This record gives sequence, structure tokens and C-alpha cells, in this order.
Amino acid sequence: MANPTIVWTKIDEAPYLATFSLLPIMEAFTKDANINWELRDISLAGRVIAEFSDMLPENLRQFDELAYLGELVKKPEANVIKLPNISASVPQLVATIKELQSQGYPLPDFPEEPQNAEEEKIKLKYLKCVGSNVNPVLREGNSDRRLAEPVKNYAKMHPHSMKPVSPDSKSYVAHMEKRDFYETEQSFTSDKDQTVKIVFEDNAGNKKELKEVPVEAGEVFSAATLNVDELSKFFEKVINEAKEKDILFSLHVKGTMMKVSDPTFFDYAIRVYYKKLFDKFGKELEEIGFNPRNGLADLYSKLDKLPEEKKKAILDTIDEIYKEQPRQYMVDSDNGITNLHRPNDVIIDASIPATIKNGLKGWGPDGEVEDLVITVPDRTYARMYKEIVADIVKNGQFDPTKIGTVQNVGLMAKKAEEYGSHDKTFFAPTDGKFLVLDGEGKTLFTFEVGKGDVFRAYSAKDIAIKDWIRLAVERAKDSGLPIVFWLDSNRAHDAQLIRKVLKYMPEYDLEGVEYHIMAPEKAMRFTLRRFRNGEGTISVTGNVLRDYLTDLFPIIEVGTSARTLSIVPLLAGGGLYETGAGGSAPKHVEQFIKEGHLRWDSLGEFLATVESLKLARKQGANEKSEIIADALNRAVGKYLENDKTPKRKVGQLDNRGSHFYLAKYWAEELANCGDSELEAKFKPIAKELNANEEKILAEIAAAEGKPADIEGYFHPNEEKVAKYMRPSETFNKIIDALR
Ligand SMILES: NC(=O)C1=CN([C@@H]2O[C@H](COP(=O)(O)OP(=O)(O)OC[C@H]3O[C@@H](n4cnc5c(N)ncnc54)[C@H](OP(=O)(O)O)[C@@H]3O)[C@@H](O)[C@H]2O)C=CC1
Ligand SMILES: O=C(O)CCC(=O)C(=O)O
Ligand SMILES: [Mg+2]
Repeated sequence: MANPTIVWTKIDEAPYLATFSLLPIMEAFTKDANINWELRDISLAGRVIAEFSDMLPENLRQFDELAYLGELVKKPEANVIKLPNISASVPQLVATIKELQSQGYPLPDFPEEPQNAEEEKIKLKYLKCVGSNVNPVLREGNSDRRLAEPVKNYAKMHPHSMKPVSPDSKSYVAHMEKRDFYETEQSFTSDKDQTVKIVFEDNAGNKKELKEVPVEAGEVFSAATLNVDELSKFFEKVINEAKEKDILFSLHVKGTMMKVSDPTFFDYAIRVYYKKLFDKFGKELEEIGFNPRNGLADLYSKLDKLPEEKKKAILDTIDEIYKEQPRQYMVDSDNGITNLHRPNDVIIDASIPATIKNGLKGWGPDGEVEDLVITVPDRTYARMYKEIVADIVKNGQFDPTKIGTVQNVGLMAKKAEEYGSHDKTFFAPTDGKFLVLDGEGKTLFTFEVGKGDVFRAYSAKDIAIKDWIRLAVERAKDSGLPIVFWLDSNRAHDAQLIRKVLKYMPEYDLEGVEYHIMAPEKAMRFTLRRFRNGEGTISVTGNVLRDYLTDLFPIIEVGTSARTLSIVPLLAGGGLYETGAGGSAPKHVEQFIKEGHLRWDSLGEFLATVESLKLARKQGANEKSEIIADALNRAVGKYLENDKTPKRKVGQLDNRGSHFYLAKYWAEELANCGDSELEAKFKPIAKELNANEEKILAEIAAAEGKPADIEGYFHPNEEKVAKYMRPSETFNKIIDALR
């Protein structure tokens, strides 16, 4: 058997920087396990370059590594460590293109409003790089996310700060009451392989076919619409309420991952909040091509196209609006960056837990924390947030030393559910109806819509659902914890899934398995009761709740979802190990560039590597791979026990120092691992690392407290990054001698 290969992904921002320090350590310590390591570029810049390689000179071209990995994950030999990458908004894409152009890449500008067929083609190519377009390609399996025991114990010993919540807190979750996706959803389970058609029919009876979608036997196919008039009325109501209650207005959506439908929430929030601006300057805003889907920043970037006095009148009107409207939740109050500035700044899975951590408060324009209305327009997922927020107001802040744990098994394989809807999302060009027709042309669903309404269709394949139920039962058996299917019988899609759960569960030996099916609010109540009691529960959910709950609970439990173990057992038998459940920490990069301190904690990467090495053993690595994995696991335990996680400030231990400690503990464990060859090799290494501890830390510390000029944000100079990320000659020498 050929030596197994572990793929480590090259991505963006903080975890990308950390890779330069960490990957050499991983290679060095696993040298004797007969494993190959490969670095594959799926970064935003890398994907842009690959997409446009046909236009680039030979020396700048790049191979499409995402496409390569997309094939690999369908094979049993797949063993991939996937670090979190940017799911880009359009403004982030535009910034990436600018940066690459400045580095000599002759890329075309992003044609926002294409003027001809050529520009149309370029735009479509660029749009392939926007949003969440890596995860759905790689996630050929369902999701198992949980906190490892040592991580949970660490949080009990070193609880992170959870700001107290006053019982008088005015913070609450607001959602629509009608004509949202929740209310309009329709769903069916196909009894055969067939091709479903999505059609738009205007009020004069003219029909246009929008898409043909192949649907398999057993697949649950659903669709829903969102009425934008109702959405506008809803925003008006919430904004007025925020003003009356004198609290901050905040909007939480997933404009990055749900790149087609969720920017619509953003769009209308801006149109309503800044209504006066549109009333007064509608014509000018249109002329300069302001697109509120890309946030208010889009307006600022285009204002220069207007004569000076118009520009000033617009800016003055924005100032007036801030005086008249409720204060906004701020992303960066020092620089006047609001919640509605850019669609990628406030991402619901991380942003709501952050406000919870902050005592149900957000930052206001004057830099003070205040109560806020947490606006999540669609009821499908808003109500579980409403439940937890109300619970916190009633019962007080969670205490990380006492709470239990909430793990998740998520239906994710084969682009399951709303996260697979991008190419099936459409906007009504006029009043009329969206129709979904079956293979014989019979109407399955009809949706009456108004102009601008959003239609989105999505599905879950039988093979994915079956595997999800299997994984849930396996996790229940392994952990002894109850499993709760968060499924709402009043929601059309979930009603179909409930039938599947009832059908497939009896196929398993359920001895000792406690399982429930509950709608999200009820599931949240049930789970929180246990959680506050110190007990563990497994949430078994669809794809969106998977995303939301696996940031929500880890952030409450251990301060950051970066410490989550995130495993994707691939349907074809391989493994995808995602590191953490959170993002790529842009704030950390800003700090690194400014003052040379990287506070990214690579714990997620450490844990993923343990799992990946265990899989490599099954894929043909020698027995040492398992010993090395176990030693790494114990080293991670020591890392946590001795609290060597990176700290927030310059002068404290950072990412690089934390990697030194991981290496030291790993070497110590290997020096006593029971394998005489490994022991003989690592005894002197452990000795050397210990003897040089002070020297190495001093060499790392010397690199801090000054700017790190890495010559780029999305596509930095890698030689420079490597230099900054490996500042200790002494440490490098020890590691490189092992590689
Ligand atoms: N799987 C994936 O590929 C995912 C990708 N993303 C993408 O990542 C980007 C940013 O996402 P966003 O949701 O804003 O989240 P962030 O990456 O900004 O994380 C939020 C906060 O969590 C803390 N944190 C996260 N990771 C770590 C870590 N390893 N060590 C220490 N603290 C950590 C930091 O808080 P503190 O202030 O306490 O340091 C950080 O500011 C977006 O482009 C998004 O699309 C997001 C989620 C998943
Ligand atoms: O793919 C993305 O954009 C984000 C993924 C994410 O947040 C998650 O899987 O938890
Ligand atoms: Mg997430």
C-alpha cells in the first residue's frame, strides 16, 4: 500500500499565518509514520488566481486545487485537514483583486455592472469565488462537532469571561411574523429519480423556465419564498421599537455563506434604516450604482463619482439619519463602522454568541456597551435564538465552570438544505408566481409572489439523511448522551425529515439510546435545562442549525469555537477534519500586522491532526503513526493543563510560543512512549527543547511589539510570513533537523 497522504489546506488570515509555524512541526514529528504531507491552496486569492489562470502569464498561473480536493474527498484515501477559510463577500473579493493587481497579476477588474458578453463572463467567473464555495465542495459527509474532554476541563479550570446579564436587560430577538421562508415553505419526498423544473409565471401568464434540478428517489426537495414588502414593514417596526426602547439596532444574517438570499435582508435593512437618503437622492444613488446588498461601504466607495456638493449633501443626510434613527450596533466604533457597513462583518453564527458572551450587549457608536435588539428576520432559525436569549434574561448568564455540554450531529453531506440553495435562488422580476413542476410537468408547488420577492429551493438526499441518522445513533452509543432531533413538524421540510427519522431509526440497535424529536424552541428549552444542570446533550440538526449551534454552545462553553473538534466522516470512507467551528479571525491579522503578536490558538489544528493521524493508520501508515497520535493527544492535554494557549497582548505568549510548548510536550511524550526507536530519537529532542526554552521564547518575544510587514492581506509575501512566523533560529534548527 502506498504511504497515506494527509492534505493540509492553505487558507486565509490568522490560521494561514499560523500554518507557517505549525506545519513544519507536524512534518517533523510525524516523519517516522510513513505519511506524506501535502499543502493545497484553497485560499481566496489562490482560488481567484486559479480561476483566471488562462489569462495569466505562465509563471503566475495556479492549478485549481479546490477542484482536485473536491474529487479527492469522494475517494476512500481522502485524509484532509481543513482550516477555516474566507467565505468572501463581494467587497472582500474586490479587495483581493486589487491586491493581486498591485502585485503584478494582470487580472481584470470586477465588472459589477457588465457592459458586454465578455464582462458578463468575467463577472460569472469571479462570482464563483464569492461566498461559501469551499465547504460545500469538500463536505462530502455529515458533521460531528463536539468539545474534547480536556478542552472542557480546561474551561472549567480557566473560565473565560462571561459578562453578567441584568434581569432588567432590554435585549431581545426580533423576527418576522408572516410571509417569511418559514411560513411559505413547501416540501415533498420524491418517489423516483426525476427532473424537477423551477418556473416563473407573470400575471399575464408568460412562463419562463429558470432551472432544471435532478432529484433522486428518496430525496426531500423543498422551496420557500420571502416577501420583501413584509420584510420592509418588519424592519420599520423593529427600528422604531429600538428607538422607543432606546437600545441598539442590530441585524444578524449569514451574508457570506448564504451569499444569494441573505444579502437581501441586508439590502432592505439599509433601505429602511436610511430611507431618507433613498427618498432624497434615489436618482443619484442609482446613477453611481450604489448596491445596498454590499453594504453602506459600497456607497462610500462610489461617492467620488458625484460632484462635491452632492457628495456633501449625502454625507450630511447620513449624519442626520444617525440623529433620527436608533443607534446601530457597531463593528468598529472608533472608525464609525456600523453593523450595516459590510455584509461580512456581522455573521450570525459568531455574532450572536459574541453578544451573549458580552452580557447580551453590543458596542454602540460612542464605544459604550448597550442593550440591543437582535434582529433575525426569518422565523425558521430565529426562534431558537429568541428562546436562549429569553432564558439568559430570566435565569442569568451561564457559568462556564458549571454548565454541561451540547454536541452536534449535522446533516451536511451533498450540499444539504439551504446551504445548497445558491443556484436555485431567484428574485421575482414582476408580480406573479413561482412554480415547481415534477418530471411529468405536474405542478408540485405554487408560490404567489410580488416583485423582488426571493424564491429559494433546496434539498437533502436520502443517502445523506440515512448517514446522518446513523452517525447520530453512533454518537449516542459512544457518548451515552441523549440525542435530540431539532425538527419542527410545522415546517414542511422538517415534516418530511421526521418521517425519515421514524422510518430509519428502527433499523438500528437502539438499546441504551435515548432519543427525542422536538421543534427548535422546545429542543432549546430541553437542552438548556440539562445544560444549566451540568448535563450533556447531542443536538441532531439540519445544516443551518448545525452551523449556528456549533458556534453558539462552544463559545458559551469554552470561549471560542476554535477549540471544537470538527469531524466529517466522508461518505466514501475517508475523513475531513475541520479545525474548529469558527472563522479565520480577521481581527487577529490586524493585530499581527500592527504589533507582531498573533493570538490565534491552533488547538483546533492540534486536535484535527490527532484524528487525521489515526485515520492515516487505517489508511496504511505504520504503527508508529498511532503512537505519535496518542503522544500528540497527551501533549495537547499538557498544553491545556499548563495553560500555554496564546494570550491577547504583546509580550504575552502568542501563537508561535504556544507552538513551541506543543512541540516540547509532544517530544516529552514521545521520549516515553514505549517505542524504543521513537524514544531514542525524541529523548534528546525533549532535552534540547527544555534546555533552550528561555532562549527560544526570548527569540520569539524579540519579534513582537513592532509591525509585521507581510506585504499583503489576502496574498502576502510568503517568504516574509515564514520569517515572521519562525523567528527563533534555535527552535527552527531543532525542528528542521527532524524534517
Ligand atoms: N469553516 C470555515 O471555513 C469558516 C469560515 N468562516 C469565515 O471566517 C471569516 C471570519 O469569521 P467570523 O465569523 O467573523 O469569526 P472570527 O474568525 O472573527 O472569530 C470570532 C472571534 O472568535 C475568536 N476566535 C476565533 N478563532 C480563534 C482562535 N483560533 N483562537 C482564539 N480566538 C479565536 C476571536 O475572538 P477574540 O476577540 O476573543 O480573540 C475572534 O475575533 C469570514 O470570512 C467567514 O466567512 C467562518 C466560519 C467558519
Ligand atoms: O462556509 C462558511 O461560509 C462558513 C461555515 C461555517 O460557519 C461552519 O461550518 O460553521
Ligand atoms: Mg459556523
